[in-house]
Amino acid sequence: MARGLYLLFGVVAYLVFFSTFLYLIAFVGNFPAVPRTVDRGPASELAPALVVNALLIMLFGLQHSIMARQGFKRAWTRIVPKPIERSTYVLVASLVLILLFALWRPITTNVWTVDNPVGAAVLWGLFGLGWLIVLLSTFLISHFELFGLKQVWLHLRDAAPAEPRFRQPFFYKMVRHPLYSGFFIAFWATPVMSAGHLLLAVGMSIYMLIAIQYEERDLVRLFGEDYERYRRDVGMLAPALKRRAG
Ligand SMILES: C[S@@+](CC[C@H](N)C(=O)[O-])C[C@H]1O[C@@H](n2cnc3c(N)ncnc32)[C@H](O)[C@@H]1O
Repeated sequence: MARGLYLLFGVVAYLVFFSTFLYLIAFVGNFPAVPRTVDRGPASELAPALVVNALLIMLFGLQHSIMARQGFKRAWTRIVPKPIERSTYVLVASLVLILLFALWRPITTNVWTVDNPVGAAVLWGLFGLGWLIVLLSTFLISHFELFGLKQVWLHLRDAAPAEPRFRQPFFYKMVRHPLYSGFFIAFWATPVMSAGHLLLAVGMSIYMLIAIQYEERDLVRLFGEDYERYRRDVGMLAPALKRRAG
Protein backbone atom coordinates (compact mmCIF):
# COMPACT_ATOMS: atom_id res chain seq x y z
CA MET A 1 0.00 0.00 0.00
CA ALA A 2 2.73 2.46 1.07
CA ARG A 3 4.78 1.54 -1.99
CA GLY A 4 1.91 2.49 -4.31
CA LEU A 5 1.36 5.75 -2.43
CA TYR A 6 5.08 6.58 -2.65
CA LEU A 7 4.96 5.96 -6.39
CA LEU A 8 1.92 8.23 -6.71
CA PHE A 9 3.65 10.91 -4.65
CA GLY A 10 6.76 10.58 -6.82
CA VAL A 11 4.75 10.92 -10.03
CA VAL A 12 2.85 13.97 -8.72
CA ALA A 13 6.11 15.61 -7.56
CA TYR A 14 7.65 14.90 -10.99
CA LEU A 15 4.67 16.38 -12.87
CA VAL A 16 4.72 19.50 -10.66
CA PHE A 17 8.47 19.83 -11.30
CA PHE A 18 8.13 19.41 -15.07
CA SER A 19 5.31 21.98 -15.33
CA THR A 20 7.34 24.39 -13.18
CA PHE A 21 10.38 23.86 -15.40
CA LEU A 22 8.34 24.68 -18.52
CA TYR A 23 6.89 27.75 -16.80
CA LEU A 24 10.41 28.86 -15.83
CA ILE A 25 11.40 28.92 -19.50
CA ALA A 26 8.33 31.05 -20.32
CA PHE A 27 8.96 33.25 -17.24
CA VAL A 28 12.56 34.07 -18.14
CA GLY A 29 11.76 34.36 -21.87
CA ASN A 30 8.77 36.68 -21.28
CA PHE A 31 6.56 34.40 -23.37
CA PRO A 32 3.09 35.91 -23.96
CA ALA A 33 1.37 32.55 -23.27
CA VAL A 34 1.83 32.82 -19.48
CA PRO A 35 0.24 35.41 -17.15
CA ARG A 36 3.35 36.44 -15.16
CA THR A 37 6.94 36.75 -16.37
CA VAL A 38 10.15 38.35 -15.21
CA ASP A 39 9.01 41.62 -16.88
CA ARG A 40 5.21 41.24 -16.64
CA GLY A 41 3.30 41.48 -13.38
CA PRO A 42 1.95 43.98 -10.86
CA ALA A 43 3.73 47.35 -10.84
CA SER A 44 5.80 48.11 -7.74
CA GLU A 45 8.11 50.78 -6.32
CA LEU A 46 11.80 50.08 -6.92
CA ALA A 47 12.92 49.53 -3.30
CA PRO A 48 10.24 46.95 -2.32
CA ALA A 49 10.70 45.23 -5.69
CA LEU A 50 14.44 44.87 -5.06
CA VAL A 51 13.91 43.55 -1.53
CA VAL A 52 11.12 41.09 -2.45
CA ASN A 53 12.94 39.75 -5.52
CA ALA A 54 16.24 39.38 -3.68
CA LEU A 55 14.48 37.50 -0.85
CA LEU A 56 12.79 35.19 -3.38
CA ILE A 57 16.13 34.38 -5.03
CA MET A 58 17.73 33.80 -1.61
CA LEU A 59 14.90 31.48 -0.58
CA PHE A 60 15.42 29.50 -3.80
CA GLY A 61 19.18 29.29 -3.18
CA LEU A 62 18.85 28.33 0.49
CA GLN A 63 16.24 25.65 -0.16
CA HIS A 64 18.34 24.08 -2.93
CA SER A 65 21.62 24.26 -1.03
CA ILE A 66 20.36 23.07 2.35
CA MET A 67 18.09 20.25 1.18
CA ALA A 68 20.75 18.84 -1.18
CA ARG A 69 23.37 18.34 1.56
CA GLN A 70 24.11 14.85 2.92
CA GLY A 71 23.78 15.99 6.54
CA PHE A 72 20.33 17.44 5.91
CA LYS A 73 19.27 14.29 4.06
CA ARG A 74 20.33 12.11 7.01
CA ALA A 75 18.24 14.21 9.42
CA TRP A 76 15.34 14.63 6.96
CA THR A 77 15.00 10.87 6.33
CA ARG A 78 14.28 10.36 10.04
CA ILE A 79 11.02 12.23 9.32
CA VAL A 80 10.37 11.52 5.62
CA PRO A 81 10.60 7.92 4.29
CA LYS A 82 13.85 7.40 2.34
CA PRO A 83 12.23 6.34 -0.98
CA ILE A 84 10.44 9.70 -1.26
CA GLU A 85 13.26 11.92 0.08
CA ARG A 86 14.23 13.06 -3.44
CA SER A 87 10.60 13.56 -4.53
CA THR A 88 10.04 15.74 -1.45
CA TYR A 89 13.08 17.83 -2.40
CA VAL A 90 11.79 18.14 -5.96
CA LEU A 91 8.31 19.14 -4.78
CA VAL A 92 9.57 21.76 -2.29
CA ALA A 93 11.98 23.16 -4.91
CA SER A 94 9.09 23.48 -7.38
CA LEU A 95 6.85 25.16 -4.78
CA VAL A 96 9.59 27.69 -4.02
CA LEU A 97 9.85 28.47 -7.74
CA ILE A 98 6.06 28.82 -8.01
CA LEU A 99 6.24 31.28 -5.10
CA LEU A 100 8.90 33.22 -7.01
CA PHE A 101 6.68 33.34 -10.13
CA ALA A 102 3.69 34.52 -8.06
CA LEU A 103 5.43 37.18 -5.94
CA TRP A 104 8.09 38.44 -8.39
CA ARG A 105 7.92 42.21 -8.94
CA PRO A 106 9.06 43.29 -12.41
CA ILE A 107 11.62 46.11 -12.69
CA THR A 108 11.33 47.08 -16.33
CA THR A 109 14.11 49.69 -16.57
CA ASN A 110 15.99 48.77 -19.73
CA VAL A 111 19.59 47.65 -19.35
CA TRP A 112 20.27 46.61 -22.93
CA THR A 113 18.32 46.07 -26.16
CA VAL A 114 19.71 44.34 -29.21
CA ASP A 115 17.75 45.75 -32.16
CA ASN A 116 19.81 44.10 -34.86
CA PRO A 117 17.65 41.16 -36.09
CA VAL A 118 20.63 38.83 -36.52
CA GLY A 119 21.97 39.69 -33.07
CA ALA A 120 18.50 39.18 -31.53
CA ALA A 121 18.07 35.85 -33.35
CA VAL A 122 21.48 34.66 -32.11
CA LEU A 123 20.54 35.56 -28.54
CA TRP A 124 17.18 33.74 -28.81
CA GLY A 125 19.08 30.77 -30.25
CA LEU A 126 21.44 30.81 -27.26
CA PHE A 127 18.43 31.09 -24.92
CA GLY A 128 16.94 27.92 -26.43
CA LEU A 129 20.32 26.19 -26.46
CA GLY A 130 20.81 26.96 -22.76
CA TRP A 131 17.52 25.26 -21.79
CA LEU A 132 18.30 22.34 -24.09
CA ILE A 133 21.69 21.86 -22.41
CA VAL A 134 19.96 21.93 -19.01
CA LEU A 135 17.45 19.26 -20.02
CA LEU A 136 20.01 17.06 -21.84
CA SER A 137 22.39 17.25 -18.86
CA THR A 138 19.70 15.91 -16.53
CA PHE A 139 19.32 12.89 -18.83
CA LEU A 140 23.09 12.41 -19.02
CA ILE A 141 23.43 12.34 -15.23
CA SER A 142 20.18 10.34 -14.73
CA HIS A 143 17.02 12.36 -15.21
CA PHE A 144 14.61 10.04 -13.41
CA GLU A 145 16.90 9.63 -10.40
CA LEU A 146 17.53 13.38 -10.18
CA PHE A 147 13.78 14.00 -9.99
CA GLY A 148 12.94 11.12 -7.64
CA LEU A 149 11.02 8.77 -9.97
CA LYS A 150 13.67 6.05 -10.07
CA GLN A 151 13.75 5.84 -6.26
CA VAL A 152 9.97 5.29 -5.89
CA TRP A 153 9.95 2.86 -8.82
CA LEU A 154 12.79 0.75 -7.36
CA HIS A 155 11.05 0.77 -3.99
CA LEU A 156 7.83 -0.47 -5.63
CA ARG A 157 9.77 -3.34 -7.19
CA ASP A 158 11.52 -4.03 -3.86
CA ALA A 159 14.90 -3.39 -5.54
CA ALA A 160 17.87 -1.78 -3.78
CA PRO A 161 18.55 1.89 -4.62
CA ALA A 162 21.39 2.40 -7.09
CA GLU A 163 24.80 3.29 -5.60
CA PRO A 164 26.13 6.69 -6.77
CA ARG A 165 28.65 6.32 -9.58
CA PHE A 166 31.12 8.88 -10.90
CA ARG A 167 30.16 9.62 -14.50
CA GLN A 168 31.56 11.63 -17.38
CA PRO A 169 29.07 11.29 -20.23
CA PHE A 170 29.19 13.66 -23.20
CA PHE A 171 28.93 17.28 -21.86
CA TYR A 172 30.51 16.08 -18.60
CA LYS A 173 33.70 15.33 -20.54
CA MET A 174 33.88 19.01 -21.50
CA VAL A 175 32.73 20.73 -18.30
CA ARG A 176 32.06 19.57 -14.75
CA HIS A 177 28.71 21.36 -14.41
CA PRO A 178 26.98 21.48 -17.81
CA LEU A 179 23.54 21.78 -16.23
CA TYR A 180 24.64 25.02 -14.55
CA SER A 181 26.39 26.16 -17.77
CA GLY A 182 23.01 25.76 -19.49
CA PHE A 183 21.28 27.83 -16.81
CA PHE A 184 23.95 30.55 -17.10
CA ILE A 185 23.34 30.81 -20.85
CA ALA A 186 19.54 30.70 -20.46
CA PHE A 187 19.43 33.44 -17.80
CA TRP A 188 21.84 35.81 -19.56
CA ALA A 189 21.05 35.37 -23.28
CA THR A 190 18.31 37.82 -24.13
CA PRO A 191 17.98 40.64 -26.68
CA VAL A 192 16.10 42.77 -24.12
CA MET A 193 17.60 42.83 -20.64
CA SER A 194 15.55 44.65 -17.98
CA ALA A 195 16.86 45.53 -14.53
CA GLY A 196 14.58 42.84 -13.02
CA HIS A 197 15.85 40.18 -15.43
CA LEU A 198 19.42 41.27 -14.66
CA LEU A 199 18.73 40.89 -10.93
CA LEU A 200 17.43 37.37 -11.56
CA ALA A 201 20.43 36.49 -13.75
CA VAL A 202 22.96 37.88 -11.24
CA GLY A 203 21.19 36.28 -8.27
CA MET A 204 20.94 32.86 -9.91
CA SER A 205 24.56 33.05 -11.11
CA ILE A 206 25.78 33.81 -7.56
CA TYR A 207 23.65 30.96 -6.22
CA MET A 208 25.09 28.51 -8.80
CA LEU A 209 28.69 29.52 -8.07
CA ILE A 210 28.10 28.91 -4.34
CA ALA A 211 26.15 25.67 -4.98
CA ILE A 212 29.05 24.29 -7.05
CA GLN A 213 31.42 24.69 -4.07
CA TYR A 214 29.13 22.68 -1.79
CA GLU A 215 28.31 20.10 -4.46
CA GLU A 216 31.99 19.53 -5.25
CA ARG A 217 32.81 19.11 -1.56
CA ASP A 218 30.24 16.27 -1.47
CA LEU A 219 31.50 14.83 -4.77
CA VAL A 220 35.12 14.73 -3.54
CA ARG A 221 33.94 12.99 -0.36
CA LEU A 222 31.94 10.53 -2.48
CA PHE A 223 34.34 9.82 -5.34
CA GLY A 224 37.75 10.80 -3.83
CA GLU A 225 40.75 10.93 -6.14
CA ASP A 226 38.61 10.32 -9.28
CA TYR A 227 36.80 13.59 -8.71
CA GLU A 228 39.99 15.43 -7.64
CA ARG A 229 41.57 14.44 -10.97
CA TYR A 230 38.41 15.44 -12.85
CA ARG A 231 38.58 18.84 -11.15
CA ARG A 232 42.16 19.30 -12.27
CA ASP A 233 41.52 18.25 -15.88
CA VAL A 234 38.05 19.55 -16.76
CA GLY A 235 36.73 23.13 -16.64
CA MET A 236 33.97 24.07 -14.19
CA LEU A 237 31.44 25.81 -16.46
CA ALA A 238 33.33 26.31 -19.72
CA PRO A 239 35.76 23.90 -21.39
CA ALA A 240 39.33 24.35 -20.11
CA LEU A 241 41.51 26.05 -22.71
CA LYS A 242 44.36 23.60 -22.28
CA ARG A 243 44.99 20.56 -20.15
CA ARG A 244 47.61 20.90 -17.48
CA ALA A 245 50.89 19.11 -18.10
CA GLY A 246 51.13 15.72 -16.37
C1 LIG B 1 21.38 18.91 -10.10
S1 LIG B 1 22.63 17.79 -10.53
C2 LIG B 1 23.80 18.93 -11.16
C3 LIG B 1 24.98 18.29 -11.73
C4 LIG B 1 26.09 19.28 -12.10
N1 LIG B 1 26.32 20.24 -11.04
C5 LIG B 1 25.80 20.00 -13.37
O1 LIG B 1 25.69 21.23 -13.35
O2 LIG B 1 25.71 19.35 -14.43
C6 LIG B 1 23.30 17.39 -8.96
C7 LIG B 1 23.61 15.91 -8.78
O3 LIG B 1 24.50 15.46 -9.75
C8 LIG B 1 25.50 14.64 -9.13
N2 LIG B 1 26.73 14.74 -9.95
C9 LIG B 1 27.31 15.87 -10.38
N3 LIG B 1 28.38 15.57 -11.18
C10 LIG B 1 28.44 14.22 -11.23
C11 LIG B 1 29.31 13.29 -11.90
N4 LIG B 1 30.32 13.70 -12.67
N5 LIG B 1 29.06 11.96 -11.75
C12 LIG B 1 28.05 11.53 -10.99
N6 LIG B 1 27.18 12.35 -10.33
C13 LIG B 1 27.38 13.68 -10.45
C14 LIG B 1 25.66 15.22 -7.74
O4 LIG B 1 26.13 14.29 -6.80
C15 LIG B 1 24.23 15.63 -7.43
O5 LIG B 1 23.53 14.54 -6.85
